[in-house]
Amino acid sequence: MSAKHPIIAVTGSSGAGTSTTTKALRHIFRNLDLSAASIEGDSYHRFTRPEMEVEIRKAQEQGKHISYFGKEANDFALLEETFKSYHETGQGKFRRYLHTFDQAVPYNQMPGTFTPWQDLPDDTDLLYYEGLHGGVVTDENDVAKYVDLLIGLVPIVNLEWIQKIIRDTSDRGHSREAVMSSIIRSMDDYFNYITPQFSRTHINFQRVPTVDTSNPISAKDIPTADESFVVIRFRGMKDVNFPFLLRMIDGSFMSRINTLVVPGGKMGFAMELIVTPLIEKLMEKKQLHLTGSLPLGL
Ligand SMILES: Nc1ncnc2c1ncn2[C@@H]1O[C@H](COP(=O)(O)OP(=O)(O)O)[C@@H](O)[C@H]1O
Ligand SMILES: O=C(COP(=O)(O)O)[C@H](O)[C@H](O)COP(=O)(O)O
Repeated sequence: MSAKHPIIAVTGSSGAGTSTTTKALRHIFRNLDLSAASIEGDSYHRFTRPEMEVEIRKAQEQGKHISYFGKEANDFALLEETFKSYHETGQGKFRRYLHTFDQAVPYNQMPGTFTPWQDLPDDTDLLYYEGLHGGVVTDENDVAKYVDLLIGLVPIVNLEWIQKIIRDTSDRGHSREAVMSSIIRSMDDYFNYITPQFSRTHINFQRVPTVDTSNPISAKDIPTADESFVVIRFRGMKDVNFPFLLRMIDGSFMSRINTLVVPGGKMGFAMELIVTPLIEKLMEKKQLHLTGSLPLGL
């Protein structure tokens, strides 16, 4: 937890909506005039797409599973080292994993490959992570301990599978069968590495559809924001202004003392109302750490 170089992480399974959420968070950073260094969790994969296909076949021949969710396919030590480096110095390295032709062509590369490692920009206000493992903890590594604000993106699983299947088939060129076997192959790692994170998050945003998603494999489209509610769970946060949030967000209500429910169409607005003051507090702590005083007006 760094006052001097804060780290914000949005973590969620494949198809959960972390990339989509990043647009909302980047909007907040712009509104607060903050420069954010960004890293993507997929860039800590150990293998390119073709290499991973070989690893999957090798594992199957040995009666084992490998998935994009687990430690066999992700360098958690390097991810922890990156968080530690930024936490201590505000510096680090990043690269990108290119999922689509639109992402790959500007680098003159093929989808499923990595860009070269580069230095993060200098003098940034914070590090922003979006991906699968922003709060991962294993016997060997603890990424979560460096994160100042850990946000979970956790749609109910039928919705998450619908989002992944439709995105992976329409944007990434995968067959429906390939996505289904990827989901099945990932189940062990899903429970060992992905879901435990959501008990460590400060806030979880859980989109719950109000339309039928009983057979995700047959879904033809993704339930829209207005066909859902969002369950927002707060953990270990004392000064959440629930009366203010309930006044500001039409149709919102409390389902538990730490849980706000908002209409799906208000998810972006709710995120902005909730996360903006938390980021401002992180920046105040950073300012105090750097200068020993707060700017006028605070
Ligand atoms: N709140 C939402 N409402 C509707 N569709 C969403 C929402 N969040 C994500 N999606 C859709 O779900 C799919 C996966 O989202 P994405 O952000 O790519 O997930 P991730 O980056 O976590 O794998 C995309 O097609 C995206 O448009
Ligand atoms: O698990 C994920 C994470 O990505 P996301 O969170 O964006 O779903 C992807 O399946 C892998 O990165 C492989 O990607 P690809 O199938 O493009 O090789």
